[in-house]
Amino acid sequence: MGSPDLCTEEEIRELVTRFYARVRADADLGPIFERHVSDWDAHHAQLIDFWSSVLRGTARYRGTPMPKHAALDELSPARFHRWLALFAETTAELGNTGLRERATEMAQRIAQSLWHGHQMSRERGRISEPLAVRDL
Ligand code: HEM
Repeated sequence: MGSPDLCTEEEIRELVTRFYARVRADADLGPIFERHVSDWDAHHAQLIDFWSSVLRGTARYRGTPMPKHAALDELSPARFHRWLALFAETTAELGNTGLRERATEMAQRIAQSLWHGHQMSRERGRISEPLAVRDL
């Protein structure tokens, strides 16, 4: 469960702003987001609500990430690892250890679940490759 004591809304905003700056500048992930996101302000606001819900338990996020990611042709374990690496770089620089640990754990869990769902929605539900995050 998220807790308001873990971090502030300002830290969530900083996390999302810094992370998306990294993602958009990334040679591999950047073009994927540019192709699919047309309204960056709306996406940014949604991601702030998402991480505020996950980390602070505010329950503001009302979206459905699973079908959105299942619809993306470009996903792969390598790309999830890249996403998680950029996320880890970002949380490391915020200087809040509790936030970093909880955010890392939740991001890994959600990445595994999104990748699982992505594969289930394709290849007639055959799981071809699990996402290993232990060695990140
Ligand atoms: C390779 C990894 C990933 C890629 C390339 C990716 C890409 C994207 C793209 C293109 C969208 C916009 C989709 C749309 O609006 O149609 C999106 C939305 C989103 N992503 Fe990811 N994503 C990745 C991993 C993750 C992970 C690991 C998380 C969470 C820990 C996450 C959380 C979200 C959320 C919350 C949204 C907003 C969904 C909504 O409510 O509309 N993504 N992602």
